Amino acid sequence: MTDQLAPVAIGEHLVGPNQPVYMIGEIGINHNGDVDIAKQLMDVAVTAGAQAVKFQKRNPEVAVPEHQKSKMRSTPWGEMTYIDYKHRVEFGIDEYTEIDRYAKEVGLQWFASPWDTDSVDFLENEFDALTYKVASASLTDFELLRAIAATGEPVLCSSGMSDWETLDRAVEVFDRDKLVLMHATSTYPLPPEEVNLKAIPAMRERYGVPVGYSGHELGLEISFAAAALGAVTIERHITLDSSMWGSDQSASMEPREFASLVKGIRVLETAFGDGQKRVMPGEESKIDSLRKVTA
Ligand SMILES: C=C(OP(=O)(O)O)C(=O)O
Repeated sequence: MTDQLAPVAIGEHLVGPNQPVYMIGEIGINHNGDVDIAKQLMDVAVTAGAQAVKFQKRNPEVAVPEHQKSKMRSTPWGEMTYIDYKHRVEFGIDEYTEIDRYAKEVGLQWFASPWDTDSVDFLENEFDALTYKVASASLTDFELLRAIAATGEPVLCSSGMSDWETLDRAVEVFDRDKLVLMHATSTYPLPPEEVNLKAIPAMRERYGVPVGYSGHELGLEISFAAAALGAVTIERHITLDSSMWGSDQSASMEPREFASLVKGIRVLETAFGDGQKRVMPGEESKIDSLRKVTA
């Protein structure tokens, strides 16, 4: 069943069984509103050998709850209201135009998780988005899910903070031929006892679509195990320096660690093989030297 699932095309990349794992560097809001930092993070993804980077797009006026807007916050740019801070770190048309240009220059895909329908319109109308990510937090926002589905683009849908019933209802909205689900647990940082990697094959069986993994743990081994369980895409947060200011920085991977992850995943892709039991070329001479009785 796993190997028979059709891959989903995201631009020139096929995401599915027997394809290279689609590695996503989640920049999210780790650019702190600075397009130069975003471009340095794109370089990190290219150097590591990832296929894509991801951002988060919001209209702060809609995305920030009314009662939070006037709360004061200390930021590297001084004391400001929460809504002013959200505007300060949000990229608009100029920054995304530069990101789009730079992505083409360095040969990297980019996309975003829109957190409101205005952001879907922005990404679709201004950039003809390659694909959309559904953040776990948005899984029950049916107006948003329907707007994303209506674009007709492929969808990477995350699944943290949800049970089967919640996920069943969200999956119904999308065309399964263009859907990749992503197992996720929305605990930051994610402790091993809450990872539940066996959900990857379980989701694949239940919905008959390729399943990937959006990880918030520290370290490499859980993402390696996700690939071994058939994750077709792996997304991890990246940062230039995990001590930088910002809510996601400390649970993000620094450049060398992300490069080690992608390198290790590429080794695993080769090592998975095809499952046919046969004598490998390197073993042939060993039959002669080690086996006393031959069949
Ligand atoms: C928060 C996001 O994703 P996830 O739920 O996979 O962590 C996101 O894509 O914006």
